[in-house]
Amino acid sequence: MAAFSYICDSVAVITMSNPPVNALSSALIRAVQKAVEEAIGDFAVEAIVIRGDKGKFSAGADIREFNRLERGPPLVSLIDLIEDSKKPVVAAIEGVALGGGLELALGCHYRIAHAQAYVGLPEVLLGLVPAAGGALRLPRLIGISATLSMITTGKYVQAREALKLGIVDKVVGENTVDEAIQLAKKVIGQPLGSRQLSTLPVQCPPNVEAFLDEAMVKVKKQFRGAQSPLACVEVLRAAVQLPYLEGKKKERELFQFLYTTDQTRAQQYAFFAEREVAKWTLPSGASWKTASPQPIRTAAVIGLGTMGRSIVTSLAKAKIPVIALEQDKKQLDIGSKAVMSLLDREILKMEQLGHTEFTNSLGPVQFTLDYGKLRDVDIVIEAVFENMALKKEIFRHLSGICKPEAFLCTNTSGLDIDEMASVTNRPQMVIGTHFFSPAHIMKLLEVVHGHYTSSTTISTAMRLAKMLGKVGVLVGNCPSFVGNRLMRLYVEQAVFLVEEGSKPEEIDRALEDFGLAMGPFRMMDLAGLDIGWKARTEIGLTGPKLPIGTPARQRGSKRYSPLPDILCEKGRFGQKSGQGWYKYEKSGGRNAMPDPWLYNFLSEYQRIHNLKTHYVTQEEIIERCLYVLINEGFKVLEDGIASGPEDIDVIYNNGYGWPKYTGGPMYYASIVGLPVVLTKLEKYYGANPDIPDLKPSSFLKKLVSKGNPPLKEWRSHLGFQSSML
Ligand SMILES: CCCCCCC[C@H](O)CC(=O)SCCNC(=O)CCNC(=O)[C@H](O)C(C)(C)COP(=O)([O-])OP(=O)([O-])OC[C@H]1O[C@@H](n2cnc3c(N)ncnc32)[C@H](O)[C@@H]1OP(=O)([O-])[O-]
Ligand SMILES: NC(=O)c1ccc[n+]([C@@H]2O[C@H](COP(=O)([O-])OP(=O)(O)OC[C@H]3O[C@@H](n4cnc5c(N)ncnc54)[C@H](O)[C@@H]3O)[C@@H](O)[C@H]2O)c1
Repeated sequence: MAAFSYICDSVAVITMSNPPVNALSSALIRAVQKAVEEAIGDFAVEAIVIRGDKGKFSAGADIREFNRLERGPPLVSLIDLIEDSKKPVVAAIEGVALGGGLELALGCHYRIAHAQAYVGLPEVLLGLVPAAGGALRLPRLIGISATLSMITTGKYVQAREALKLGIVDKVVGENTVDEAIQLAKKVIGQPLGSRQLSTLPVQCPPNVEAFLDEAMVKVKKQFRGAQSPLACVEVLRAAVQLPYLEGKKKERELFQFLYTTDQTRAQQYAFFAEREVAKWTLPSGASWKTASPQPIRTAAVIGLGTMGRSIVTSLAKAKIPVIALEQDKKQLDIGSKAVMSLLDREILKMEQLGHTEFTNSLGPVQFTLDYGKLRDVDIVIEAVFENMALKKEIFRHLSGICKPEAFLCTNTSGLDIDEMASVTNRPQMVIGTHFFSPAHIMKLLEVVHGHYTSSTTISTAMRLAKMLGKVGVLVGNCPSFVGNRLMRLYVEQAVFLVEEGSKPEEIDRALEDFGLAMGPFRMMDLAGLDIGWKARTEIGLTGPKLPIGTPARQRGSKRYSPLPDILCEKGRFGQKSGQGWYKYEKSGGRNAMPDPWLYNFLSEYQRIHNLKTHYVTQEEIIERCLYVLINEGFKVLEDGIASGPEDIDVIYNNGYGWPKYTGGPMYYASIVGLPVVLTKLEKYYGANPDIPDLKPSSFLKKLVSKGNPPLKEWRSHLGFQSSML
C-alpha cells in the first residue's frame, strides 16, 4: 500500500496503489494526502498528476472498511486539498474511476481518460449517496439532469461518453500518464479558478424545483422501495438550493443516515456475494484457483428463437465471432432478421454514446443451415425447443461434427444435463449455460454442472460469463436447477391464493410493493402461459397423458391448480394473445388491465369445485409466496445443488428482479429471522397439509435448533456429503 511519487521535469506523478482496484482505504488516503502535501510544498514541483497503479485509477472508498469502527483521515479533506492547490493537478484515469475515485478526480483541475476507462458514481448500488463532494461538483460540471441520471442509477460511463458529457477533458488511446504530464506542463501558471468545480454555479434547467419534484416522483416509481435513489435526488436538491459548504453538510447527513440502514447492509452483502460466487469450489478440491479456462475465440448458437437470438447478440457484444444455425430456411430468415435488428439497436445505442468505432468492434455473425460450419468453433450453445429427444439428437450430431476440444453447452431451462451428455463422445465437456431472457441484457448466467462435467469445462463456462459481462453462478443438476425450481413454487402458491379468493392484481401489487420487479401474474402473462402448459402437458400433469379419473385439483397426494391450464385451453396465453390473467389493449399489448371476465370465470370455478374463499391479506400473500420460495432455497442447500445461500441470492438478485436492497431471498430470511420463517411455514403447512412444499425443510429446522446463526455461518452447518457440485 503506497502512494509513491516521482518527478518528471517539473511534474510530480503520484501513484495510488492498493491492489487490486486501488480502493481508497484509510492508509491509502493518508499516503496520498502526504504525497500531495509534499508536492505542493516542493519548489521543484510546478504541477501534479495523480494516477492509479496497474492501470486502474480507483474503485472508490474501500467498502471493506465500511464496517470497521476506526476511521482514517477523511477523503473529503484530501479532495479539498487537491482542489485548493495553486499548482494544477491532473487526474490520469485508466481502468476505472468510481465513487470516491471519481470524486477525487473531480477535485483535480483536469481529467484525462484512456478510451477503455469507465467513470461513475455507483454509491446508490450500495444503498448510499456519493459523499465526498461528487453530487455537488458533478452538477457544477455537467448539469443537474446528467448528474441525476448517473447518481440515481449508478451507471458506469465509458470514457467517450464521459468526454461528451464534459466529465473528462480529453480521451486518449494510449500513454494516458504521459499525456497527463504533457497537459500538466502546458497549464502551469494558468489561472485555476474556472477549474475548481466547487466554486462554480450549479448548471440548472429553467424550472429546477419542478424538475426535481418530477425527478423524485419518477425515481420513486422506478426504484420502488429503495431509499438511496431518493436520497440522491435530495442531495441534488441541496446542491441547487444551498451554497457549496452547506451542501456538503447535507451530503454528509444523508450518507450517515443511509449508512445505518438495513438496505445498505443488504446491498453491500449483495455486492460481496457476487464476488464470492465467482470463487467456486467443488468437494473434489477442484476450484476457480486450480482449473484453467480454455480460450473462447469462436462460438456457435443453435436455434434462433427468443433465447438464441439474444444469446447471439450477447456474444457479438463481447466481440466473439458467432455462427448462428437454424433448422430451415424460413426460421433462419426470421432468426437472422431478429438478430440483425438487435445488433442494429446495440450499435445505435453505442453510437449515441459517442462510440464511433463500435460498429467494427461487434463480433461478426454468420448465419447458416449447415452443421459442417461448426467444425472449428470453441464452444456451441444449444437453444432449441425444450424437448429432450430433440436436444439429444442435436448433441449426438454435434459430438460427431465439432472438434474434440469444443465445449457443448445447453440453454435448457431445467432438463437433465447428464442425459444430454450421455449421448456425446465428450460428456466431461457438456455443461448447462442457462441464460435469462433477454440474454443480451440480463446479468445472470446459471452454470449447470453435470455429473461428468470437468473442472476445465466449469472454469471455461464461468469465464464465458465474465466475458459476456454477466455473473456466473455454478449450480448442480436437478430438475429446473436453482432459479426456476424456487420460482415454480412461488408462482404455484400465487395461483393457489387466487383459488382461495385473492385476485391476480392484488397478489401482483403486494409482491411489487415488497420490491419485486414484476408480480407473478404479470410475469406469467409476459413470458407466455403456453410455455408452462406445454411443459406440464409433456410430463403428463395435464392433457392427453393425464390418467383418466385424476381429480382436477390433485396430482398424487398434492394439491394442483388447473387454472393456468384452463386459461390456455381458452386461448389465453398472456400478452401475446391479448389476454391471460389480465386483458391487454391488443395481442402483443403491454398494458395489463384487470379483466371482469376473469372474475366471473373464477367465481364459477370456485362454485364448481366447491371452494371456500377467504379474505387474503397482503401479509399472507408475501409470506406464502416468499416463504415457500425460501423454504425451497433451504432444500436446494440441503441437496447440495447450490454451495451457499449467497449463490441463491445472486441468482435471484440478477435473474428474477428480486429487490437487491433486501439482499436476496436467503439474506431476507436471515433478517426476518429463521425462527419466524419456520413458525409461519409450520402454520401455513398445518392449514394446507396437501401442499408439502410448505413443510419446513430439515436444514431450516436445523439452523433454528442451532440458535439462528448468521447467514455467513450457514455453510458450516451443511456438510458436503450430499453435494451435487
Ligand atoms: C461522510 C463520510 C464520507 C465517506 C466518503 C464516501 C466516498 C464515496 O462517495 C463512497 C464510495 O466510493 S463507495 C464505493 C463505490 N465504488 C464502487 O461501488 C465500485 C465497486 N467495484 C466495482 O464495480 C468492480 O469491483 C470494479 C469495476 C472496480 C472491478 O471489477 P472486476 O475487475 O470485475 O473485479 P471484481 O471481482 O469486481 O473486484 C476485484 C476485487 O476488488 C474488490 N473491490 C472492488 N471494489 C472495491 C471497493 N470499492 N472497496 C473494496 N474492495 C473492492 C472486490 O471485492 C474484489 O475483491 P476479492 O477479494 O478479489 O473478491
Ligand atoms: N424463453 C425463455 O424465456 C427461456 C429462458 C431460459 C431458457 N430457455 C430455454 O431456451 C431454449 C430455447 O427456448 P426459446 O424460448 O428460445 O424457444 P423458441 O421456441 O423461441 O426457439 C427455439 C428455436 O429453435 C429452433 N430449432 C428447433 N429445432 C432445431 C434444430 N433441429 N436445429 C436448429 N434449430 C432448431 C426453432 O426453429 C426455434 O427458432 C429452451 O430450452 C428453453 O427452455 C428459454
